[in-house]
Amino acid sequence: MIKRTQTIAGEDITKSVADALQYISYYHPPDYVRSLSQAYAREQSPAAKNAIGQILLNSRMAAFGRRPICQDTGLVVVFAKVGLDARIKSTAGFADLVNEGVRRAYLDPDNPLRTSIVADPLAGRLNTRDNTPAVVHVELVPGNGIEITIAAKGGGSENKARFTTLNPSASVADWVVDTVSTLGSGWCPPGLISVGIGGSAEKAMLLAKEAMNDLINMSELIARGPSSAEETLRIELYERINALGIGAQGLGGLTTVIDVKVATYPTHVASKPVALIPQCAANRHLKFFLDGSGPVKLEPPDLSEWPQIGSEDLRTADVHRVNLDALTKEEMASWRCGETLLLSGKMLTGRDAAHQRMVDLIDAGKPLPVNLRGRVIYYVGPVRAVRDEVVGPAGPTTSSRMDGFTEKILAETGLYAMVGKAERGPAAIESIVRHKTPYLIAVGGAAYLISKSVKAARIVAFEDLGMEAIYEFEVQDMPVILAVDVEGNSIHNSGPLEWCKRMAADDIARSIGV
Ligand SMILES: O=C(O)C[C@H](O)C(=O)O
Repeated sequence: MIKRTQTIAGEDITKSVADALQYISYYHPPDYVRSLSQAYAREQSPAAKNAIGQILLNSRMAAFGRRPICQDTGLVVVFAKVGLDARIKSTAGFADLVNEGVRRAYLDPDNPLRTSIVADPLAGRLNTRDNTPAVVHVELVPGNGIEITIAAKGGGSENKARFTTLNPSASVADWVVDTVSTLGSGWCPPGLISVGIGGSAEKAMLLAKEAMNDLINMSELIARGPSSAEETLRIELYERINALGIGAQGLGGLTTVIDVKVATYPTHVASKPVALIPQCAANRHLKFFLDGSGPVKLEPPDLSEWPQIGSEDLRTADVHRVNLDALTKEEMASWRCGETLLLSGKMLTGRDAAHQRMVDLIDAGKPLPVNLRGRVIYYVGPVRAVRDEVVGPAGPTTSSRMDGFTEKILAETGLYAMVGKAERGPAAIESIVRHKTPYLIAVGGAAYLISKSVKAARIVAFEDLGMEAIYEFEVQDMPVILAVDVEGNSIHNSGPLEWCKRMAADDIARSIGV
């Protein structure tokens, strides 16, 4: 006889959440790997192909090493559909059960994840040190089990979420394409764009957030053809966004999105709310079901699905080796936009909080705790090291967040160069030219791979900032691309422009099914 009411132990929810978060920290979903492998195979832009190759190699290393795909191990978001006949046996509330799972996962001694949540977004911004709280959405549905979709959403892609209310007659497709063209590449393409249309302001956002966890199936959709207005819009957006030529990491190329998701809901006669949320290369999510028989049991994916890309496949001709310990202004002035460099020697790290403190000290006329003169700074907040690691995954963070500090840092400290991710704004580029201080990029989404070029690491200032402290890294052959040269030429302007033109001019687009 089917039992109508089912009891689910609170501990099963907590353990399942903890296990799922560990699992998605190192296993990309196979549908994402498959789709990215197809993008790698068809990419014709050498720089974009290399970036996608690094993301795929990183993904395989993370899966085998059971270490995070990205240093940004995310904000936990949960969509729970709780059956009306499910009884949760616990004295704690549902969000508390989830948060205990988050705490366990992020503090797991075998695979500690970076804690990135600050308690007070307005003032203080103190790290909660266990990545709690999660953002939890609960819906009551018929049934006696609990379906949980859990995601660990990267901050860089979340920062590019956008919302509008269109006039009912306005084109959603035009707004989405125009908006994506202004987002830059801090959201770490190639990834997904998820669009929620209808409901109210908050409903549209939730639609977009939930839909991005759906299976990636754009090639199948194109092959079979659309059967609804939503599917027609998905294909149109996929084609038009890729035709922008933004490409992997904004370097210019054929694939900016591997899929576009669209979800709709009835809305007010006067309204057309539209939400857009990008998903980065660290596409981490999992759905599971609890039926009262215990916590979820997670089997590793079939790792033969991961392509056999090795570092030898990613070697670029004409690389320029750079000794950071003997860097000169003359040498940096000879670097050209788009060129690949292999960095060896010592560099400093620093991101948002460290920059704020340095600028506060400068403004107060006080000395900095570390001398930046002649040094290179890498914008990164690494994962804590375990076992024989020197540092945990350590990919670049979005550089434009440092733009507001750049002029003062360059003018006051004598810093020589910056390494980060994605484009710089016009004011930062002016400072780069003024101070002859080039800007380099590493691949966002290749954090574990990048960490292997770090041979030594030690904290040299602001230890209390945790992962935001200033470290000194000693790197060997760390691959970067010169993104803004001392004349102000930017790969993020020239690359997409070139590939947009090429795609418009010839049949490349058709050859990739766009
Ligand atoms: O916080 C980070 O390490 C990276 C962030 O997700 C970003 O993409 O800028």
